Amino acid sequence: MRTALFNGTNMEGSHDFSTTSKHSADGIHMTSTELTAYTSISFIVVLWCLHKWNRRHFERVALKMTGLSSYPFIGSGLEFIGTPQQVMERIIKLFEIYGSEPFKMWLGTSLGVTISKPEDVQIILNSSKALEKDQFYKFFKNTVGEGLFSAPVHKWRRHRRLITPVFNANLLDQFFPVFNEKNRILTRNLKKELGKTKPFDLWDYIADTTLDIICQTAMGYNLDTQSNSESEFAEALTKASELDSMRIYKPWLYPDIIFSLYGKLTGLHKVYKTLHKLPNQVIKEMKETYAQRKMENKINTIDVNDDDKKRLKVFLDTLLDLNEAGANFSDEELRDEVVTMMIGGSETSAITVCFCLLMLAIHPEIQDKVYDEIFEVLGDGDQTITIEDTVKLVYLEQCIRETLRLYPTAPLLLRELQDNVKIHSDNQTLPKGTICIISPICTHHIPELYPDPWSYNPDNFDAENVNKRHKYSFIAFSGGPRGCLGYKHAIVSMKVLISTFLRNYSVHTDIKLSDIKLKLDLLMRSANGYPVTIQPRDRRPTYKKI
Ligand code: HEM
Repeated sequence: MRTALFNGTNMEGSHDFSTTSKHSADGIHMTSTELTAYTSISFIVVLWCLHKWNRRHFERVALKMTGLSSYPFIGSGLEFIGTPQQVMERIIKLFEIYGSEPFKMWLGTSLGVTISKPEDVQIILNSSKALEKDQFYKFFKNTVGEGLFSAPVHKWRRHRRLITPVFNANLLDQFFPVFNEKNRILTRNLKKELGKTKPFDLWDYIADTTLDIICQTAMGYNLDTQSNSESEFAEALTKASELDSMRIYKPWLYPDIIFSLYGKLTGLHKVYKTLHKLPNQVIKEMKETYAQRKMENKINTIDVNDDDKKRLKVFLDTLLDLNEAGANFSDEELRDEVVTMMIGGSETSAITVCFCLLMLAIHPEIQDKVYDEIFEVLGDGDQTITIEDTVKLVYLEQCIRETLRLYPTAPLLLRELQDNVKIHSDNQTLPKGTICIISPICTHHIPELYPDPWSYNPDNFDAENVNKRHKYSFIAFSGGPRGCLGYKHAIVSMKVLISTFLRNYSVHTDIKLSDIKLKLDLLMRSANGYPVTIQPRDRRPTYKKI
């Protein structure tokens, strides 16, 4: 617009017209630059007001709550800058400062509220309005796709309903030959650590064992990383977890498009391709075998005596059965569910087993008690362990649960509210869109629930103490409809592993409980490994030792 109301301004032709022209309305005169600036400011103010108006429900709740300070766009993000160890220390510190009452933090522009008291945890984990997981879970999508763990609610509902019955007692029972076989290999491999005074890291042995177990029980594939550490799949699994967790600490990689570009530029995107190669191949082969068996009319025979097919009915077989019954899983969905089982089941169990053995090494008197129970149930022979035996290992289970209390592998669970939800604390109503930050590590360290919460005391889980506490005082496996599907599988397989280990070796360490430092990547683990030495057992109860 080239208006010529110039009110005393020098009108040299050399001037850039857009910055010098003057506009007049009702006697107010301004340059185009001024007009653009005022329009932009007004636009920003209107947007800000709209933003504030839309978020008034959040602001109202936030005003009443203590919590972290925040900055535009990044929210309380500055609080969580640091190494994985520093971030974990910060999280624990925050819960020490604010306690178990809900407190606020801003996750970008979203309101996050911590939920730690068992009464509140129960409400959130069981609310049909709190089933959606937060955006953060999209970091796992390159690895596990839309398997149960990260699936959006509409997909999760259908898959969870179909898959839940798969995890029944029969399935677990027929996995025992796998558990026993892989633990036999573990026992054999550990022999090379005997007689050494220099500690080794338990992780180097346990992680391969749990991965082989889960690979065989989920896909029927014998990965055998216990004997062959060069497995392309195992390597890709580790790298994919590292890549996914790296994203947490690099906010510029949050947008999928940037992460995908970064992956392509650095060649790292190939990791996911390599990771999916084996499951894709196994699914293809199993589908062909399945079709063949169907033609021969052998479907639904879980007959391990069937001479030509002496194989277990594994998780993937059951998914194929479901497909036959009309579930209609695509190949990609089958792969996502299988990889979810492997990721969800292997590292979580490995971390817990390592921590548990380390706790028993730090507390020899508790280790003796566990061993005596194992001796009582299994005697001094070499017979394999049955599902009935594991039921009798009550004190060992207390030790595992106490380990998971002290060191829950998933220290934070995030749920985005799909509608307003009223919680117990202060009778507050959390508005739709709030991110509930449920913290097993905080709940598990509330002194009113667990006296002396940072010490290791398996008696916390004897029947009497368990009955005294709220059911949601222990949430290492989460809870409610989206709780861990594999927790029975996990407890039983960990019992077999630890009891086989302790039948053969006693475990020792020089480190103290206070030496353990934690770090957070996708899971919470020890920052300085699990250093122990081992000695052979002489296979008699410790109380009979002279
Ligand atoms: C010590 C071992 C384990 C621990 C501590 C553990 C813990 C958890 C937790 C806390 C969740 C909820 C995560 C969230 O809401 O963000 C979860 C979900 C899940 N876990 Fe586990 N888990 C373990 C072992 C296993 C095993 C062995 C399997 C399978 C064989 C498994 C399969 C799953 C699946 C499928 C989900 C997603 C459930 C859903 O959203 O419907 N987990 N687990």
